[in-house]
Amino acid sequence: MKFTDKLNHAWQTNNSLLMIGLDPDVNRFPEEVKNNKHAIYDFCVNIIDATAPYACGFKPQIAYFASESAEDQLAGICQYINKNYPHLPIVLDSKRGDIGTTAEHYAKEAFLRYKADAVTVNPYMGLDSIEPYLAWDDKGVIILCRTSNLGGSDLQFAKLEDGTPLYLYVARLVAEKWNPTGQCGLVVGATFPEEIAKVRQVIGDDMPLLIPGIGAQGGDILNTVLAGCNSKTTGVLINSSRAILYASAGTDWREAATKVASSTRDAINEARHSLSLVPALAQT
Ligand SMILES: O=C(O)c1cc(=O)[nH]c(=O)n1[C@@H]1O[C@H](COP(=O)(O)O)[C@@H](O)[C@H]1O
Repeated sequence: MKFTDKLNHAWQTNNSLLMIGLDPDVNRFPEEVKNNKHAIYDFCVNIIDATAPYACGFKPQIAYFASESAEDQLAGICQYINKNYPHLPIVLDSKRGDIGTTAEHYAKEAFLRYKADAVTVNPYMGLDSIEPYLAWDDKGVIILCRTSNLGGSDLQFAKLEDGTPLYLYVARLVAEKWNPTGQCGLVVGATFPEEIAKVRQVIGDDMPLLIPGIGAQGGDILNTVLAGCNSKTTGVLINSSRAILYASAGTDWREAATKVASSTRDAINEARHSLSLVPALAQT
């Protein structure tokens, strides 16, 4: 199934635009799993079960697994999601970017080894570094555009000769030239809502936006939804990782994760509701 079809289905089925980020930091695990042989796997599958009803997908960040030599646990987690929640897409967050021959292997890593539905990539090396991912024409390729961190401005706000900031140039390039499969998306940070709105304006209705930066990074949910959603009040995967994963370090960690995921999903939906009222208000 194509990534965008699976995503559309997930948005509808769970009535959710919330993506759960899997950034398993062993030092922050609750006591009861910390010393397990497969602690990362155990922690993540519990979080997945606790949050799946409120999610539109899962986004494992590969560095958390690689730094602990836990790639096999990541493969197991992806298998677990695909088996138990086949309607929820997996976005492998690896932010790769390299020459084509190497990128072919990064694409195989994401789509064959981990069986992800989409992957995050860095556009800095240009189209031929992205093409190996596009060759997997059902898979999502989500390209960094205006990232959530402050330092993202160092390059992404640099202006081209005609005054266009680099991040908007990237958005236009992806929308107009780099998306032959129709499966591309862009990463924009919830910490920069004005820029999210400009990106949405440039790319139109169809392209999904992965938006990290609510929760631990303090991005505002209402502003994010108003800026990023399309005319169907969908079009975004709003990611939250730490605020959900580490909602409690006590024995109630699963329930706490459920509670934060559910209330975040609801807050996003409340904001969507206010967005859907805008055209109605405009007509009166
Ligand atoms: O691509 C991402 O997911 C990403 C892009 C970005 O601009 N900012 C950003 O924080 N992220 C990821 O989002 C996760 C952090 O989410 P929080 O813990 O909710 O802040 C990490 O996995 C980051 O790598």
